[in-house]
Amino acid sequence: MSESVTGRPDNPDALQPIPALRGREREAAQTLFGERLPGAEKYVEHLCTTGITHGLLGPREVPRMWGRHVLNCAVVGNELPASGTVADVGSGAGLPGIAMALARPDVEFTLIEPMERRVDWLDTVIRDLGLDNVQVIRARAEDVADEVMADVVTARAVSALKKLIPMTVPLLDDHGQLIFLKGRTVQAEVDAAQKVLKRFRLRHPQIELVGQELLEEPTTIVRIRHR
Ligand SMILES: C[S@@+](CC[C@H](N)C(=O)[O-])C[C@H]1O[C@@H](n2cnc3c(N)ncnc32)[C@H](O)[C@@H]1O
Repeated sequence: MSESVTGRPDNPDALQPIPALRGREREAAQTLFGERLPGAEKYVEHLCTTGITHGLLGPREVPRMWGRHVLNCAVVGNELPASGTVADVGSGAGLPGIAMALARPDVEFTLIEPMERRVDWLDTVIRDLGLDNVQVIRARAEDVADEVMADVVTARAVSALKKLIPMTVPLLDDHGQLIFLKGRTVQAEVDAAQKVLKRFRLRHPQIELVGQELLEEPTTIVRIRHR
């Protein structure tokens, strides 16, 4: 199938229907996004169309785009300090960066993503959503320590903690914190990262469940602060 980054696929029949917001997910989305809910709906439409055809997410993710991806990431927005700055490393299709930016218009987001096709897609989507609190840098996290200094660094599905910490700590303000979205292996990752945690003089990681009051499947985060 051919299409431009800005356009719709030539063969829209190949796409699955965009999932509608219903029941508890609708309530969660209204709570999280408020007046930006139409923007979140537009973002889901992008993810379920060009996001799939550009290979940013697999087609099997379409029916669970709200619950497993957009809402799951947006709840982490509640963990961010007011009016702060966030660097989201390895944003891919804007997860968690764009989902959080929609939920937290008072926070400034920098998405760091090395792949050109993904960066082009992100720029197009951000423009279309009219998001004025998000910028994208095309780079590897390791190469932008001189230009990025954030209150919070986030990442989802980029790397295990042991590798993620050296990649992200240089982007962090002295009083900042790392917040990574993790799955079931989080405790094993923390155990395997003990030496790295000491080397960077970081406090013991806190594993937390967030969004329990809103989501059927809350989000697991690991939060790490400087000593
Ligand atoms: C599996 S994808 C996850 C994307 C998104 N965070 C998500 O949860 O859907 C990993 C992303 O990390 C990016 N990545 C890999 N190494 C990176 C690095 N050193 N610095 C920044 N991004 C990186 C990749 O290009 C890719 O987009």
